[in-house]
Amino acid sequence: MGILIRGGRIIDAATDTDKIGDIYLEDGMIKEIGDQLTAKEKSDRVIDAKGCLVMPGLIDLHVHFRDPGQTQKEDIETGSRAAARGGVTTVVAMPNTSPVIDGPDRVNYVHNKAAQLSGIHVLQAGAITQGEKGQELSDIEGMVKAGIPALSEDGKSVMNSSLCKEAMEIARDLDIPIFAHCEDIDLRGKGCMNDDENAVRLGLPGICNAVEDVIAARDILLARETGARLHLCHCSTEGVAKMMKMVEKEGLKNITAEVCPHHFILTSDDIKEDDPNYKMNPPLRTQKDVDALIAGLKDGSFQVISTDHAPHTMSDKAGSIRNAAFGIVGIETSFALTYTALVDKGILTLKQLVEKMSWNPAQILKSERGTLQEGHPADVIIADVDHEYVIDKNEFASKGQNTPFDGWKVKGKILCTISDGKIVYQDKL
Ligand SMILES: NC(=O)N[C@@H](CC(=O)O)C(=O)O
Ligand SMILES: [Zn+2]
Ligand SMILES: [Zn+2]
Repeated sequence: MGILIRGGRIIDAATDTDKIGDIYLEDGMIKEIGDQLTAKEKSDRVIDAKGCLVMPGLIDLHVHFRDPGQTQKEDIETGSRAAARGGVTTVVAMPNTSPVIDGPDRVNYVHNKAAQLSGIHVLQAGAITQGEKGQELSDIEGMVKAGIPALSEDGKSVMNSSLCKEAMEIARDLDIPIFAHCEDIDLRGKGCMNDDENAVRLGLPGICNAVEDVIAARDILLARETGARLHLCHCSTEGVAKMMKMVEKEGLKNITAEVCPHHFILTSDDIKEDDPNYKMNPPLRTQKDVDALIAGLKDGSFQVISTDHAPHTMSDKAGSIRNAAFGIVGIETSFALTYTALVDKGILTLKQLVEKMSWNPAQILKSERGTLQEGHPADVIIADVDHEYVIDKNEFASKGQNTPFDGWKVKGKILCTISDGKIVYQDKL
């Protein structure tokens, strides 16, 4: 049985496509793309996509699914359902679980569980150091053999530059990218929001831009020296935007970077009161930073939009920003927020959105996905971008409801998500 998606506006970055057409999916693959295709079998499902966008499934390079150890916040099943609802068909799960994913057995645990419980592709990243303690390197080779797509110490930086360089050399030799969370932990100290007049207003300790910039600069220098593939996570500062421009100017193709919707949409001015739903790491910065991030997304010095989907329980997010957990959910709102803030406003084209949310992430993972081409896996989404709706955290499939975007009016509804040729999410169609 196949699926015929008829009459949608097909957007694909890899092939520079923006046209009305039909797509036929069979045996988990994209079989045919053309005009006026007909169903091949009586049992074929035919979806009328007239007036809708048809795009490759989104690839989110940065999520937290909290399994093992913190499944009260999220688990592989709920995280995957949330992903599918957000149009995401591939995720890279960060290893700051409990215990930390720092060896092949733990990588296998997640991949096996995902094979049973997830309709999408859950790729587990491996920690750089044992227990993310920053002391000794983990079994990187073993984890690469077990199929990790990337190494990351996310939640932290590897503060020891020598160890960090050693990891990059190994990563280079094994051809695995490093996804770097950039934060000088000593410089951050007790900081819990951006170091500016809003922190003063709320009486909270600040996190200055240099907390992120010094480690981003170090990691770029180390990647330049080692030739390792480096991908900077959740970039938030004007400084990093400038560094990525320099990286592009120098032609350092091994270095890429991502921005999350909250960092290109919100500033610390949006923190009207002491509300932990505005607390994340790195923090919401200033308009100057946001402008630089948006300019970098537009000119290509930031290649990827990811979410840093970081679900927490209500109690972890209760009380003051000072003591609450860092992080917000994002996987169910990233498409609509990005469409509304960047495409609808004419900053990015739809093709650029697909490039940053599907194709470029696929390149970083060296994956066949992220594109609509015959012979490629059938990861496809259908969206209605004229459909305006209000984000309601109570409708989330995620266990986490920690979002500052609850009640926001957005455009861009995911109507159907197909992963390996199977429908894994369906709104009304
Ligand atoms: N981003 C966050 O604020 N929190 C993340 C960790 C991280 O991505 O650094 C988490 O695990 O909750
Ligand atoms: Zn991080
Ligand atoms: Zn993260």
